[in-house]
Amino acid sequence: MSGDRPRIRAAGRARGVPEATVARLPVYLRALHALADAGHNTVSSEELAVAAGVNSAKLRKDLSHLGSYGTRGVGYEVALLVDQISRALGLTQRWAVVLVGVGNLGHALAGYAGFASRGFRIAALFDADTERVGECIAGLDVRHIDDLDRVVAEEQVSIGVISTPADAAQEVADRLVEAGVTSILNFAPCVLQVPDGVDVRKVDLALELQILSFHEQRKADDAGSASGVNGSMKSAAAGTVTPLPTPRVDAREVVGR
Ligand SMILES: NC(=O)c1ccc[n+]([C@@H]2O[C@H](COP(=O)([O-])OP(=O)(O)OC[C@H]3O[C@@H](n4cnc5c(N)ncnc54)[C@H](O)[C@@H]3O)[C@@H](O)[C@H]2O)c1
Repeated sequence: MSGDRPRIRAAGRARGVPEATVARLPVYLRALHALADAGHNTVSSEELAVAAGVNSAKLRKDLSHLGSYGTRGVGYEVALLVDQISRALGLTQRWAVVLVGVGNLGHALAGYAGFASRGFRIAALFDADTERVGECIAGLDVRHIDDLDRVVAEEQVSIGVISTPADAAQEVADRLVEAGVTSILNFAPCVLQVPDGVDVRKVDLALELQILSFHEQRKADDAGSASGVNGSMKSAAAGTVTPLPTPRVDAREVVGR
C-alpha cells in the first residue's frame, strides 16, 4: 500500500467528529446543494434543519464540530458551509473506487452517474466469472479478480464496493484489504471481519424495510389504541408480541443515526 495515500479514517477521527455527526454531514451537504441551486446565499439553522430532516439544535451541534457557528440573525453562508462540509468529508479530492461482483446489482452500481457527481471515480470493475470478464459497462471493462492487487496499487484505490453473493463477501473483503483498500461498502447481507484501520459501511435495503415495518406496526397499534381496540390484542392477532404502546420515534432519526 502506498504510504502517502490519503486516509479518510485518520482525517475524520483526528478532528474528533462523532460518527453520528459524520453520517449526517452528507445529508446537510445535499440540502445545501439544493438551496444553492435554488439561489439561496444564506440559510438559517431552522431552514437547513427542515431541509435535512433533523432538529435545529442537533444541526447546530453537528456544525459546531466543524467550527461553523453561523452569524446571529443571518444564519450560515451556503457556499462557505458547502466548502467546510466538503473538506470535512474529504470530498475536495476525487476518490478512486473499485467494485467487486458485477452481477445484477453490480451492473446497476457501475452505471450509476451519482458517484461521479459526488466526488467518486469508479476505477475498475472486478468479477470472478470469466464469462463476465471483458464485458464493457459504462466505459469500463470488467477485469478478473486476480488483477485486483495490481489495479488497487496503480490507481491508488482506498475504497472498495462488494456486490458479490454473501458467501463470497468475506473472501473478497480479505482480498481488498490485502491489496491496500482501507474502506469497504458492503452490499452483501453478511457481517465482515476486518482488521483495525479498515472501515466498513453496510447497505441493506431489506433491513431498512424491516425498520419501516416496525414503524408501520407501531402506527397500526397506535391507531388501534386510539379507536379503543387494545393494541396488545391487535399485535397478538397479527402473530407478534407487543405488550404496550411505546413513545413515537421519528423514522428519519433512526435511519440517520
Ligand atoms: N444491499 C442491498 O440492499 C442489496 C440489494 C440487492 C442485492 N444485494 C446483495 O448484493 C449481492 C449481489 O446481488 P446480485 O443480485 O447482483 O447477485 P448476482 O449473482 O447477479 O451477482 C453476483 C456477482 O458476483 C460475482 N462473484 C461471485 N463470487 C465472486 C468472487 N469471489 N469474486 C468476485 N466476484 C464474485 C458473480 O460472478 C456475479 O457476477 C448479493 O449479496 C445480494 O444479496 C444487496
